[in-house]
Amino acid sequence: MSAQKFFTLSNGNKIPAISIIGTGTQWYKGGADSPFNKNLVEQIKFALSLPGVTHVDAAENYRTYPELSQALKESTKPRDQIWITDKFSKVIHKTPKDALNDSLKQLGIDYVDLYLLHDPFYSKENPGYDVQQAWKYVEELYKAGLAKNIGVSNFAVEDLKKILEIAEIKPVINQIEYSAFLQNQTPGIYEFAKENNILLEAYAPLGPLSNAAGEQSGEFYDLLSSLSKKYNHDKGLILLRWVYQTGVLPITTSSKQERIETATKVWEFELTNDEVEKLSKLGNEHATVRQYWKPQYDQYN
Ligand SMILES: NC(=O)C1=CN([C@@H]2O[C@H](COP(=O)(O)OP(=O)(O)OC[C@H]3O[C@@H](n4cnc5c(N)ncnc54)[C@H](OP(=O)(O)O)[C@@H]3O)[C@@H](O)[C@H]2O)C=CC1
Repeated sequence: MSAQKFFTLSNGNKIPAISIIGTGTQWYKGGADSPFNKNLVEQIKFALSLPGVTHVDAAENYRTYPELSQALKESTKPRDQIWITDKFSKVIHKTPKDALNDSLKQLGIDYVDLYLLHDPFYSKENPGYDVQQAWKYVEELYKAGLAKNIGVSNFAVEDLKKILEIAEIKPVINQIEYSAFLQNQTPGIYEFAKENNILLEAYAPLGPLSNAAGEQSGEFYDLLSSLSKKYNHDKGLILLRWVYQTGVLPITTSSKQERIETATKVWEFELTNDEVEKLSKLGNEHATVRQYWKPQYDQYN
């Protein structure tokens, strides 16, 4: 295996440069009484059994803490070899403090590596305070050592500006939907994040291979197939590598062990700059594929 790679965050901390196991999307459970999912436990355990620091993406509203907690208990991987991201959703708890304390208890850990505001939609009506106050709450969790790094998710440029105006501790990450077919979840977010040294994380990086992409033909797919042949890796891995080489941290997941393992091979090859640029250009020319937060952001398609 080629050496695992890390991104350096604006605070100097290092984050494993791919998350191979997201615990939302296909694992998402509608409610607290949804049945326990043994397959998810096995998938997380498998991810934890692979060499290197395993980067797990979790969130309060996925309702998958029971499975993550079980996998963490059964794994022999030391805590410092696991990166755990968690997110505050305001759906279950009223404040980040209540939410994170409950997450830590449920997961049987005493800190998370990264804590994110899951979205920027805060108002006096719901949950009773604005996004700047939400950030102040998250800063307190950082100061208390319960979250080693803090950031946001699904934030647009205007939302980030509000936070930067009042931040004592800057957000190190913005986790957004990002793929070759959606290079700006909201206008200008890619450039703004780069300019402000906020690392972008990409969820749904395999958008071009999902059903939402429709018929998978044309110049982009021809190039993807030829790169898959050239590097002898599957198309999904080429897309994850493209995300990484555009300076963004991919978050993927799979119900299949071989795909979880394949994702760790993203360090075994390197696309040329020309190939990255061509994928970006042809991807941009393709119709937008947006899979999440559609009511809020479809207006930007
Ligand atoms: N902050 C936020 O608002 C959000 C965060 N997330 C986070 O990101 C994580 C990953 O998101 P997700 O959209 O699932 O990520 P991906 O884009 O990586 O999609 C994963 C899906 O793609 C399928 N897949 C994998 N490889 C291939 C391939 N080569 N060809 C075709 N299909 C393939 C998998 O199916 P199979 O199981 O068959 O392998 C799986 O269903 C979530 O679990 C969650 O943790 C996600 C959405 C929103």
